[in-house]
Amino acid sequence: MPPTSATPRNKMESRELTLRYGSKVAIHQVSLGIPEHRVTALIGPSGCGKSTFLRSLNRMNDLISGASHEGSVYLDGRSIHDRALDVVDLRRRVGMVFQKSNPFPKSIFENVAYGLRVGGLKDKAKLQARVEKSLRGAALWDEVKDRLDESALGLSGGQQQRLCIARALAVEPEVLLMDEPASALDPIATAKIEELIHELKSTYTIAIVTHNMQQAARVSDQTAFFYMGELVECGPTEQIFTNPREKRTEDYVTGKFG
Ligand SMILES: Nc1ncnc2c1ncn2[C@@H]1O[C@H](COP(=O)(O)OP(=O)(O)OP(=O)(O)O)[C@@H](O)[C@H]1O
Repeated sequence: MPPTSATPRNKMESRELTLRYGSKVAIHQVSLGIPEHRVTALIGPSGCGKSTFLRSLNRMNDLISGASHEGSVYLDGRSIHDRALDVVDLRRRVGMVFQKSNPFPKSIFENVAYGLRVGGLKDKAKLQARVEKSLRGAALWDEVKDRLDESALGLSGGQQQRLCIARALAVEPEVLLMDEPASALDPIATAKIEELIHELKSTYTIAIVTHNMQQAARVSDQTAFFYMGELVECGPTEQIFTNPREKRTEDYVTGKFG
């Protein structure tokens, strides 16, 4: 992995991206680069468009009726709205982890194997190897290796969230989008997720929505502050928290509103 000080290329980038739900503008002309092998935190008050922006990066908003966009999003320099692009493959390359862990009512093994089976992988040994690799990648293997056939619903909240991360990793994505992945977890489980995010960035590119200012400061390399659908400011996390350019950013990160 390159040293953190070197400027990496943008793995993803939005240019003047506007997204509407019906006639309501949710994000307006957002241009933002997501650097490779870095963690980008998206912060801002409720309703400012953070999740909408995140979902735009793998076209999850396409699934919401009435949603429409203008502007562009690029993955490795190629438009994700290109007609020739396969959306299923886009979502494999740009995976997502949600606020509420959502394991299937199946065994731990089958939760992780699910995407691989859907993708056509049948070989048992290969499936086992990929499931183990994914669970190790999500820092869950040691806790579940002796109970892979038990229901995923018997895991704790923090374990379920790491299982969902393992499920996302199983299909070998390049980018991981995380929408408040730790907001429902206790401080110990949250710390594990934060540690994991730190480890994952050497392999993946990560964008995370968080309401927790300390969490953004701890886990991210760059922070983007959204306000009322606009990207107010984006910069190195330390600068955004200690020396923001914009008054609105300063007011938000110092807790004056939000
Ligand atoms: N499916 C939807 N249909 C219509 N409007 C929506 C939909 N999802 C979000 N919105 C609206 O778009 C705007 C941006 O919402 P979004 O969820 O992206 O904000 P957010 O910053 O992630 O908020 P929060 O921090 O509360 O999750 C809000 O005004 C919201 O009400």
